[in-house]
Amino acid sequence: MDSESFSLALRSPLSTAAGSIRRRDGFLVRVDRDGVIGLGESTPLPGWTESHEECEATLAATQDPESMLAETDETGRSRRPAARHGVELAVADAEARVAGKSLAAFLSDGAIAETVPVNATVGDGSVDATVEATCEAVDGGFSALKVKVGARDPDVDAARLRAVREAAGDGVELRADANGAWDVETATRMLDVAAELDFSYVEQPLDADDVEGHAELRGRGVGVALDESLATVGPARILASDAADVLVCKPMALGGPIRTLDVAYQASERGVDAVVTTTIDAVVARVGAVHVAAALPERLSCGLATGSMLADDLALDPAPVEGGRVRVPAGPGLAGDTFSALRERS
Ligand SMILES: O=C(O)CCC(=O)c1ccccc1C(=O)O
Ligand SMILES: [Mg+2]
Repeated sequence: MDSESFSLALRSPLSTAAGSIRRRDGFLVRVDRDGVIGLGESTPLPGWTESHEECEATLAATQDPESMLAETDETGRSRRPAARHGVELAVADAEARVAGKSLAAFLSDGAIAETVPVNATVGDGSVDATVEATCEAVDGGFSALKVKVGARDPDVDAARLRAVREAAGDGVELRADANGAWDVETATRMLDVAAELDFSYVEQPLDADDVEGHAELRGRGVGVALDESLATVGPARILASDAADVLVCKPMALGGPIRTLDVAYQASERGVDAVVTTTIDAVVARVGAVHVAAALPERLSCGLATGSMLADDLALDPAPVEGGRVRVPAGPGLAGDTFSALRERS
């Protein structure tokens, strides 16, 4: 196994209530299965994963991929999810290639989607900038849109949400993501606004640790989706507390594609939906996430339209977004031969 660092700037920063994301620094991971090279990616994002330093040290200390994948903490989750993601994805890619199957087909025993619907992501911005981004997304063929909220005064955010609904029209599915910015009173008020505007869910209205608070916010006519809480407290407590209508499943934060599918199945058993999204990953992890989404039994629009946020990437995207959907690469593995240059050790 080996890993190689990369550093990618965003085209323009993604503004959220939890700060701006300006660049994504991570590691390309390679494993060798009897001469078949599998590719993975570890792109840590504090708040969802371990730090860059911890990720780097974990990868450097990993001699044997299998034993690193077997290490878990007391809750059955990884304390180094980004490092684990890179290794789990690389092993799965290699095994899928050996089996001659796409990663999605390798991960699933059910039917595989040929395309996956994705949501456009609209960052924090003025009302005008928000409307402009909304129109651009709708013109581009997106039928689902996620708006970042929580960075501004709630009244301004309410105006932004109204303007988005007006600009998008009735046929577009809308979501909002507060990244944990609100207290219970503000969240209650904003959920009522979102419900009135027929948003399907509000993501992470309260702090990640406030599982009970989220449980109490449900049932107001708009869904509660949990993202940071899933990374921080884990799926078991969220599902046991009936704290969410939707789990926002980021393979990078959950420790790998197989872990993510497992979380989605657990959710499904309890009647909770799963949406697969990235942490604005580079192309290897992003395509991995596309395969995870394609392997899910039921599919909502996923947060996978994040490649265009990067100014640069590790390779050409074999699964570009077209008209609000992503075509799932046929394989074998992540994307057939498209990543062959990345498989060679530099
Ligand atoms: O879900 C999406 O539309 C894109 C991904 C996204 O919003 C995101 C990207 C990086 C870090 C955090 C988040 C988030 O969902 O909060
Ligand atoms: Mg989120």
